[in-house]
Amino acid sequence: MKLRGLYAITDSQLLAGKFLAYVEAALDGGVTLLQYRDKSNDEARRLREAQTLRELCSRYKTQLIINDDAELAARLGVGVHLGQTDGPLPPARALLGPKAIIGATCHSQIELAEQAAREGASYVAFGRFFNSNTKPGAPAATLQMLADARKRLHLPICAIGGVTLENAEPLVAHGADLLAVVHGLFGADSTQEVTRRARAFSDLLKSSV
Ligand SMILES: Cc1ncc(COP(=O)(O)OP(=O)(O)O)c(N)n1
Ligand SMILES: Cc1nc(C(=O)O)sc1CCOP(=O)(O)O
Ligand SMILES: [Mg+2]
Repeated sequence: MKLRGLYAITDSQLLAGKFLAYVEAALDGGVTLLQYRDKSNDEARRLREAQTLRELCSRYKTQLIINDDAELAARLGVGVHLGQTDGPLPPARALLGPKAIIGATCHSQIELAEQAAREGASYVAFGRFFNSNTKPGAPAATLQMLADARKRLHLPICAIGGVTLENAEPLVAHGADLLAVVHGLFGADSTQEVTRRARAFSDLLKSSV
């Protein structure tokens, strides 16, 4: 499967009261990967919401990824995204099997991405490229680093951090396959606008293959 397109990431605070309506609106516009990102410790709610998202994703033929939690991903039979402090990749690969999508945060360090590739990552994520309201403290990455990574790596590259329709084009031009977006997608005022944005992000990646 080719990992290229919009990578929508949920945010439980931003989506409070409109979670499923906004996620479905995004899926309607076209989403390659949907990440369930909930930083709370409410395990029961996390399981319930992730199960609901799995049903929704299967209707739209979108792959669901769970942030941080390989055990929950294994329970649901979906993929996982692991940061540098979320546990090592090889046991997650062993747990989820060879076909599961596993992503790795690499900040702005190509060496971390090369290690993740050796350990069986399905894609690597670099960022943050722009100021992010969702994660203000994330270390910064540059377009030059992205271009260098594109030359050295042979697996899909995801760009994250403050990505919007206004600033996304250079990321694609410098080698991003996946655009991971929270606020630039779900910060919209209506479901119609979420769908429009999702379609526009997807078109951006289609037109520059
Ligand atoms: C696609 C994608 N890229 C990076 C991250 C960040 O992961 P991490 O560094 O573990 O930070 P948290 O998201 O867990 O706060 C991500 N989630 N998704
Ligand atoms: C979850 C996350 N990780 C980042 C990183 O740089 O690793 S930036 C980020 C937040 C992305 O949200 P928004 O699109 O609203 O900026
Ligand atoms: Mg994490």
